[in-house]
Amino acid sequence: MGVTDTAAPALKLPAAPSALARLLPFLGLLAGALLLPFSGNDYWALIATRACIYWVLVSGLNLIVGYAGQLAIGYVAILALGAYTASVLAAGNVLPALPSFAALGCAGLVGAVFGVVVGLPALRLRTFYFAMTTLGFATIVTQIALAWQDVTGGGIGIPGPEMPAPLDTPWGYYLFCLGAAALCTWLTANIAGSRFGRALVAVRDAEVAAEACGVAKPRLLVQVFLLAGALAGIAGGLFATLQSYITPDAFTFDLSLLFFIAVLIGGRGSILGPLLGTILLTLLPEVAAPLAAWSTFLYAALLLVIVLAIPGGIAALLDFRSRRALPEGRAVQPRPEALATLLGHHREARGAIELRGVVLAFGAVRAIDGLDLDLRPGEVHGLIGPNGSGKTTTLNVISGYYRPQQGSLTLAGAPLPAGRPALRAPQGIARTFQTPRLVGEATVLQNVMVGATVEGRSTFLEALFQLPRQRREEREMEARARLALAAAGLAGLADVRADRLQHSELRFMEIARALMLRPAFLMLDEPAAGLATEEIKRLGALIRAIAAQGTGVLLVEHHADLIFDICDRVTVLNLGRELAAGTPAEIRTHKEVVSAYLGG
Ligand SMILES: Nc1ncnc2c1ncn2[C@@H]1O[C@H](COP(=O)(O)OP(=O)(O)OP(=O)(O)O)[C@@H](O)[C@H]1O
Repeated sequence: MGVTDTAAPALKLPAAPSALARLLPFLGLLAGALLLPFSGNDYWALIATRACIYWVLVSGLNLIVGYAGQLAIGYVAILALGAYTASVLAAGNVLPALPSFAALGCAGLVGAVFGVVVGLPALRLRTFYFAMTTLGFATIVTQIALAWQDVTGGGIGIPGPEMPAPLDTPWGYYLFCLGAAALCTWLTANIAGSRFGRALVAVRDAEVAAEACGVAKPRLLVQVFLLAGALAGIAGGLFATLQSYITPDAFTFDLSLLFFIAVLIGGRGSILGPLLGTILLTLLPEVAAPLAAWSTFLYAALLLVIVLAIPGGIAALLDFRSRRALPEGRAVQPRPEALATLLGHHREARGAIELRGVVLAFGAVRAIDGLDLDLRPGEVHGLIGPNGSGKTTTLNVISGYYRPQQGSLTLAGAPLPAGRPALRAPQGIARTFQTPRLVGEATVLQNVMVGATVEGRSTFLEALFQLPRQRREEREMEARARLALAAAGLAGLADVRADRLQHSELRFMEIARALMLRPAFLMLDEPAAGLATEEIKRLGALIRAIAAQGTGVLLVEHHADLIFDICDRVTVLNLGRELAAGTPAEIRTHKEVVSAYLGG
């Protein structure tokens, strides 16, 4: 692609690790796991099978805790539900007995349903309260198992499903569970590496930015809860077979803690880290057998050490690339010529965005007080005014965060829904933020790819199984993100973690993310804040080039020079009202503007 050639990275940074390099640790672990049966020690078969089963659960929980940042600490409840479902159905004491595999499948289904039931409060409740509801659910499940004696055997328990030959030997069953664990690793890594995984971490670390990119949080979380619940239910069925006999006291709070801490010590947003964490925590009580009674204490101590010494967990410890120094004194060099390819097929602006008589008050403060504003395709419209004059509030009204109390907001004559920010991206309206909103632990490329979330057509299931449409979309999105980064002058930093960028680079990264939408309208909230003079000039040229492609730009800024240099029209606000509107030349000489805002 011609543009990519001209946009060759100015920086010589190490390339992203190849797919094989990323796979190697997993292949190493798998090879080690396949060699275990040669030890001939059945005791190790038991421990290793347990680690595999725990990972089947933790792999799904990892998407909820490590990726989506939801504190689900009571996941032992779904393990118990899966274990009882599989055991009861295989025993045939309620319905005719099912074969063990069918019972396992049913455990997965029940797990999926209850995964959503347990997860739903996360859509409304904040972290701590959600954690408490999952814990409450865990208590309810064990109490029901105790009380419902006819079905569950109460305190006496019930036999777990028996596996047919050759899975009825310790090593046979181990290899089966290892296969399940490997499959779960692949499936959850597929989700983590897809637009769904990127959206999850965006919801976790930059929820407002995720909304602005059109991420529909409820739908996304429900899909992940379904998957994690299904995996936990299946883990429960496998666990029941391993235990041979299950009673409610097999599902302790310690076990729930183990799952949760495995993700935390593994590190957020990683698959390998939590996998190692699960192996470590399964082995810990075995190698320190005399301390078995202290297991909760050991987990807590380990967690403390990790949180204090390596907050990023095992994943951060293994992230050698991010410890290499980045070149000093690097400059952002936008390449507007890349925009023709990037925005060439952009969402056609069907007309202007129009605000008429918009009023929005916070209590007694009228942040916007009867504002009229027109944003036209292909124009740069500057919005200036003293601090607190209502600029950001206006931008937030247009981007759907606030619902005006009076007035109308339309795009090409059709009303734009208020209070629904996730619906702006599908309309081709993108934005940046006064304080850059980003996922620090993700790479710059991944952050930028979040911007095209609404364009993804492949479904969660297609992502789960890496079907061809999903793979093709990923390739296209990555190519487009690299082009957006080239346009914004960050091509060389694509594979660097975003939290390693300088402030000015983050501002350009946000613009690249917004460009991924190929927006009809782009709203920039103080993009020049914190930039050096030279960078402001390059930013100005970039904004003009974006408008030249037909995108309408709303520029909220304090840098009057930038506004007067690049805007087609300028609106000046004061106390939420329009003080003046016109061309830069008219505004520059407007008496009231000069005395109230520009000075001199
Ligand atoms: N969420 C809110 N709750 C209460 N008051 C708010 C809220 N957001 C803004 N305001 C008030 O509304 C007024 C306009 O604020 P706004 O942030 O839109 O101004 P601004 O022109 O963007 O200022 P600045 O240049 O400092 O960013 C201010 O008085 C502010 O204190």
